[in-house]
Amino acid sequence: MSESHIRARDLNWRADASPQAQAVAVAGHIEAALKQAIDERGRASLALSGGRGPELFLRELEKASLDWTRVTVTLVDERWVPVEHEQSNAALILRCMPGALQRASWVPLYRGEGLEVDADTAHRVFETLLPVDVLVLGMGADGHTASLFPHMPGLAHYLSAECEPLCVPVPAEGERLARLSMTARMILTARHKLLVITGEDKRRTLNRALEEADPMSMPIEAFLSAPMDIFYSPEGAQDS
Ligand SMILES: O=C1O[C@H](COP(=O)(O)O)[C@@H](O)[C@H](O)[C@H]1O
Repeated sequence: MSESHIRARDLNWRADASPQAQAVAVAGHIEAALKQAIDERGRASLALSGGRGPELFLRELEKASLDWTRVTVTLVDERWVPVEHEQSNAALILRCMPGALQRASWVPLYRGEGLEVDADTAHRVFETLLPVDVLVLGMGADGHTASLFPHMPGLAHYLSAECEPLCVPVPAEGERLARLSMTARMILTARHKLLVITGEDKRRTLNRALEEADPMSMPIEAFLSAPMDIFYSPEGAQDS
């Protein structure tokens, strides 16, 4: 890992030998931050990413001894598909944390009202959650995070602090489904930001993002600033 870059940006880096150890550490970190928010403000909010990465730590988080009735759970991004679809991020969260979500206030992003309408609805809900207490990012091998993809139309605006919408529609492209994504104004203001990555490939991607410092080609770079805790395990969860 590019330690000088990590230090220069004041990022907290934690490496765990196995995906299971990483999952326990991530869930523990989220649990502590949510408890702190409940103690301080009576309520807590949690925004989760989807994809292949989160499954193990979500299953650990499900076991947390938290008052979930005081927690609002939502998504950093979503594929614009109903929950029955195999690529739905909501489906992953509901499958891995059924008990917690029965008690928590669950805010899905997909509502089936149209891509733009659903983005606008999510924007209005996000306004009530700003700043979110705990926000967990993942990262694709191409350096995308949330559903902010390299060089996609509108990216520079979505990454800027001046972008008014907190959630934007991302039209389908090629094989990629249409999506909904948080923008930088929502992501960067989170009280606790986590990035969870597994596998050597993703470590190399992160290194490149830190070294090249070009958020248009690697959007994750826009979010690599303190406060951020990065959890890394060299063995990919999907390979275990
Ligand atoms: O498409 C997505 O990709 C990223 C990374 O996912 P992974 O499968 O490579 O772990 C994820 O953070 C995002 O929420 C998801 O919609």
